[in-house]
Amino acid sequence: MLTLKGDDAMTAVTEAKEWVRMERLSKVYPNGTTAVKEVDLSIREGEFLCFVGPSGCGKSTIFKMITGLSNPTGGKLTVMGTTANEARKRSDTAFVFQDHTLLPWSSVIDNVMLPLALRGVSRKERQQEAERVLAMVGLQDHMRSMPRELSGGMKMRASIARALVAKPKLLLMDEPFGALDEITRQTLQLELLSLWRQDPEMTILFVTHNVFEAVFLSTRIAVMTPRPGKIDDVIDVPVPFPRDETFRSTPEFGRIVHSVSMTLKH
Ligand SMILES: Nc1ncnc2c1ncn2[C@@H]1O[C@H](COP(=O)(O)OP(=O)(O)OP(=O)(O)O)[C@@H](O)[C@H]1O
Repeated sequence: MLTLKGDDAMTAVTEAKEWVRMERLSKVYPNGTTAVKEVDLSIREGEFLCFVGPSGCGKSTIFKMITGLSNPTGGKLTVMGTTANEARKRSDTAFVFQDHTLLPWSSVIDNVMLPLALRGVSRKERQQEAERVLAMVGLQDHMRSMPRELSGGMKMRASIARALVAKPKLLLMDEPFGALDEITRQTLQLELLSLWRQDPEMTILFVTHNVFEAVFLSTRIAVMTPRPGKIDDVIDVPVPFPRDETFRSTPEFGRIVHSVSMTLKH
């Protein structure tokens, strides 16, 4: 299996399958706002691609189109070789928002089982799968807790578990760690990289305003311009995985942060 996630990361890049293809993709909302204008981007299997850009540049709109929650008004979008709607119906895509969106009246495990219940999976299988992903995110001792009993970081772990339970190939995360304190955020970054590396096929698209976070996590960074949203540049982060805390203090990290920041400013 080819992977972008090992030490030979960059040699494999050109051979991986194309998971998302945007060709002159555009979105004009009914009120006339052009949120996304003629974006061209190809995203490959196993990538960790971050979108950075100023507020209102269309990052969430691109995510909504990839998950089939909003239709493009121009151009072409292919997700897993089919339409965005079809990919969502096949459970190929899953979404994690900044707000954890857990149901407050359901326990952690019931929240995590919900996507499988909606698909008619048997109670026994739902339980097994939910226990599996809750263990992956370190919440095995909190399965019966209610969301209000969890810290912010634990709620986000539960949200990630709920997204992973249907084994999506493409995980979209819209500022998932934006509301967390810096230490929790850095811990979850490491945990997310570890989850991503466990599944060679899994591709993560991640929106953040934080350039340091983007550089730490990504294989590539798409830098967007202010409205109407376009991709200004796509910057490689050619640093092999696994990455650990020491990466944040290397000259290479500083060089890439500088390059992304300069692209954002010009
Ligand atoms: N449903 C809508 N109807 C009309 N305009 C919209 C709608 N949703 C978003 N917009 C506008 O489209 C533009 C892009 O919005 P979007 O939420 O995609 O940006 P963003 O980059 O994700 O912003 P942020 O970083 O602040 O979350 C903004 O100008 C926004 O006001």
